[in-house]
Amino acid sequence: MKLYVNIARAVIEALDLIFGQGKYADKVIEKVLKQNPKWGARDRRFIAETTYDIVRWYRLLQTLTDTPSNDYWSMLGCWCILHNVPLPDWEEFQHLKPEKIQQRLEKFKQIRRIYESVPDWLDTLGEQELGSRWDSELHALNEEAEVVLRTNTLKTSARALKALLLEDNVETATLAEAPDALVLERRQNVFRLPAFKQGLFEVQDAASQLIAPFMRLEPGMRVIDACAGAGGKTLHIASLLQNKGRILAMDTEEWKLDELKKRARRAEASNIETRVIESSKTVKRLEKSADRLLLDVPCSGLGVLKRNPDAKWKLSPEFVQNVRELQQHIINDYCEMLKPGGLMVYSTCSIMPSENEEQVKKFLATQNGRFDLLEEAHAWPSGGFDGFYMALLRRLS
Ligand SMILES: C[S@@+](CC[C@H](N)C(=O)[O-])C[C@H]1O[C@@H](n2cnc3c(N)ncnc32)[C@H](O)[C@@H]1O
Repeated sequence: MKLYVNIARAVIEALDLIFGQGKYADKVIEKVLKQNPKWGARDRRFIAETTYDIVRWYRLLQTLTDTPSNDYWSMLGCWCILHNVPLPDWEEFQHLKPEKIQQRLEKFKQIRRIYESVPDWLDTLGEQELGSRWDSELHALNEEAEVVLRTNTLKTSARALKALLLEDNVETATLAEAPDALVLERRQNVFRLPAFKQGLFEVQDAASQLIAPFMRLEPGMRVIDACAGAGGKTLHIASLLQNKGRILAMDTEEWKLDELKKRARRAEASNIETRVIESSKTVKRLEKSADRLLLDVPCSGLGVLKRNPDAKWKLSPEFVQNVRELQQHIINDYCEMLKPGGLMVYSTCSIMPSENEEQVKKFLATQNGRFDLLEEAHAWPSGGFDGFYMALLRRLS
């Protein structure tokens, strides 16, 4: 791969927007790629992948070049050296010495927070919460995420979808642990495919696809998805209910529920109603109304850094503490929507016990035996996909 100046400038512009202006990486890349419709698929892929990779390795690249934190040209040059991309003879790269960078790389191998490129507070938190497991999980969180599709079984089967995608030269593999999942063999834009427009699949990580089946759903049930967002898991629930029964998708953000409605129409999921949570009354009115309740609560997102590497630079210990308090509030108040005998799943895309099993323990301790824990499961980033936690609880009275 040869680095061209307009491609390099696009990467630098994206990095400046992400770090300098605090914008989200996925939105920035979308915007930068839109600016030049003439770029071919290879150039687009290079810009997107290189930007993400520099975001992922930001601290390491900055340390290796020993330059200010906004010297994105030096980081790009260093990235080229480490990836054997020939360094163009440009003024911006003149000060970079490949041997010196390699020597510094060796030196920093011993310092995990630099070599694995995380802020100090996050490395300390990970070690405190996960002990020796943090090493392997942190390493896995620096890998590039797989692209995984979830078959919409309201309209097709995984087998039929796999064959259809192949006709469009999209090769996929099946997964034993997630029967509706298809993993892309090669990263590509799947949103332009006719199968997507026809609602035959959604993009959803394999670990995230474990949550809805964990709810022990049966067609005909009354289900509440209380933190539904744009409906990734709501749509999976609809697919498992086979459009029989009712789903109430709730969130505090109306725009997310609007997006959910669009996706539901595309998927032909006809049994989803949405409701914005405006105050505690919205929840109170639904007391004892659900056979199944999903609490896919707001979290730090520390299980999905493969997908959102910029989050590690934007998160703070204060944010994580606030989100833990919100989780405890949600589980304590929202559990009342469940009928006695009903089942509730508490889930996060975090790998930190303080957002997961410790929250469930705290909740159970306040309930005087009204709930019991039936099962817990973890999906770890080192397993190849995102990090998730799920707990299945039963309301006894
Ligand atoms: C982890 S995300 C949900 C992702 C979604 N379930 C999916 O599968 O796509 C958590 C959601 O909780 C919502 N949220 C934040 N505070 C809330 C609250 N107090 N009650 C309900 N939802 C809340 C956020 O807007 C966000 O959409």
